[in-house]
Amino acid sequence: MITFPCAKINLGLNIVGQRPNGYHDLETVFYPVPLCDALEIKYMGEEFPSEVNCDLKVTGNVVNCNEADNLVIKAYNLLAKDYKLPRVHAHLYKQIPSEAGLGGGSSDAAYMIRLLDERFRLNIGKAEMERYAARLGADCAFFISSEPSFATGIGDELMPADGPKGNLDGYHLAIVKPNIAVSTKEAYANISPHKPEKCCRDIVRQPIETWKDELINDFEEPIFNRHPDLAAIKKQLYQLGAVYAAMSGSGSSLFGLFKEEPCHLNTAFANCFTFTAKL
Ligand SMILES: C[C@](O)(CO)[C@H](O)COP(=O)(O)OP(=O)(O)OC[C@H]1O[C@@H](n2ccc(N)nc2=O)[C@H](O)[C@@H]1O
Ligand SMILES: Nc1ncnc2c1ncn2[C@@H]1O[C@H](COP(=O)(O)OP(=O)(O)OP(=O)(O)O)[C@@H](O)[C@H]1O
Repeated sequence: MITFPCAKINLGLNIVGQRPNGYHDLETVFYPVPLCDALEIKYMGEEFPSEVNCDLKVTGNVVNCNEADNLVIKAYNLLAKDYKLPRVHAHLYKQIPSEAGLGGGSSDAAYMIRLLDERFRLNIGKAEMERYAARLGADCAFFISSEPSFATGIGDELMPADGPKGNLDGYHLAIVKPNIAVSTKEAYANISPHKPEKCCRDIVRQPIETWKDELINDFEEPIFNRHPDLAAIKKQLYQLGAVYAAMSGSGSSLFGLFKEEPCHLNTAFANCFTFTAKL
């Protein structure tokens, strides 16, 4: 059985507080985008000599961690504590860039939970799957439904976000990921939490033309100070005609929303990964 874990972008991201355990409370609108990995599981025969009950082959982009640390394996092992799961081979075809603020690893984890639930008829239920996912990463719960969502808490408390769906239909999305890695942990360490004047959930209900002046990603200022090239890419997206452009999550990818399909992205952003799609 195969599934296609998608990426996300953040439409606004405000860090509003910090918890005693160091994690941050945030407000953001998660929006799913059709840039996907592929994840497949197959039965591992009884005769197959394996020390583990789930092994993993990764193709496509390199994922810079051991098999055991891959979130796909962590998702299997988490469910295996509570459910009797058959032994499986997993195959991940990696397309979503890592350390990009696109939630690629988080999505793989959540889609593995969904895949195991469906394939082996575990009947876990959406709310419980979200709880399992949140134990693997703050972003993971969103990918159980992958519906536009307003998120609070550490990113794991989700409500449907009705605004952007209608607003963005028919717009063209461009994602640009330069060869700059930003660690999520470090990005959070450079933030002073504060409440925004206006909540991003309300701003995304307004016409998209107003987003440029009102919708903020709190990570941009500190990260742009350290990586001016990222600020330059955002500026260039506006020069190419974006109605709204921003960094996604803690970076390093930038995205732009366009009324018309943007041309010559590969030339404009040579040496960067680029992706475009009509929403
Ligand atoms: C930046 C975002 O992409 C915005 O959507 C997410 O908040 C990142 O979520 P994530 O990658 O799932 O994060 P995790 O893998 O759970 O945490 C990585 C590190 O980021 C920091 N972290 C993460 C989420 C959060 N709400 N507060 C934090 O302070 C912690 O130092 C943590 O050790
Ligand atoms: N399946 C996976 N795909 C990608 N990275 C994974 C995976 N499993 C574990 N990781 C580890 O997680 C790290 C972060 O990966 P991910 O792609 O989720 O980062 P991100 O773009 O910063 O996402 P986020 O928006 O959640 O912060 C990687 O550098 C890698 O070591």
